[in-house]
Amino acid sequence: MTTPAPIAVALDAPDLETAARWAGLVTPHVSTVKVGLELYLRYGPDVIASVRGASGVHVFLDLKLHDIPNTVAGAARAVARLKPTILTVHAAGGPAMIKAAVESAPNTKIAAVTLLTSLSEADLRAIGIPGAPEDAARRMAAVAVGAGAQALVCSPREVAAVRAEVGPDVMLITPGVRPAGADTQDQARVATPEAALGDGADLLVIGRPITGAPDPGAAAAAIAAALRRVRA
Ligand SMILES: O=C(O)c1cc(=O)[nH]c(=O)n1[C@@H]1O[C@H](COP(=O)(O)O)[C@@H](O)[C@H]1O
Repeated sequence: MTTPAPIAVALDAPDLETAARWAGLVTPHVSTVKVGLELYLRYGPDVIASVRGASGVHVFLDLKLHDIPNTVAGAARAVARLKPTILTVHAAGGPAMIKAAVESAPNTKIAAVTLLTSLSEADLRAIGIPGAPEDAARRMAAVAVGAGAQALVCSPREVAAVRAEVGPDVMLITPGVRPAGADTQDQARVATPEAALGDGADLLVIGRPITGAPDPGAAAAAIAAALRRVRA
């Protein structure tokens, strides 16, 4: 039995049956499954137990909280009892908000999302973030870690720069991962699984390239094998 790969499969499914089926197919191969807004807003807290099953897989709760510190503290406290391994907040919420989340969910890693991987450089410029995305990602990473975030979410294109900024002890999570030749869909700043891992990511978030495959279990196993070759 090989160790599960450092992959979080995004269970972005319209219904719980599909999500639980995907979770069952991929959990022999990956360390983590990710529950996002689509499932959580439809089914609420019960969804966590359904996808966790009996497998002991890590559950990453991706709610991308972004509000004033008091509101985020309450929200983080509300979901901490579900014991997700990871919970996301937006780094743009600022240091007091990030600190509030960290203090309210002490047994969960708070992951601060830097710049969404769906934004192109032109999109970033349009919302007031000019220049190289890696510069802004580094600044946001430094603020988030200074506020106590134990993990960061960034594009695999920026993961080397973010690693240089925060050092080895912060968990770096990269969505925007596409196997070579795969459709990028609504993602803008992407890289391959091998490049993301080679550049210093600790956990790769991968959704549709796995869940949209005819056999999600086989797709997860193939990417896991490619990652083992990078590490060998
Ligand atoms: O926080 C995230 O997980 C996240 C941050 C980000 O910048 N970009 C991003 O795509 N994600 C999530 O990662 C997953 C990517 O899914 P795919 O594009 O299908 O691989 C989705 O569930 C997104 O919500």
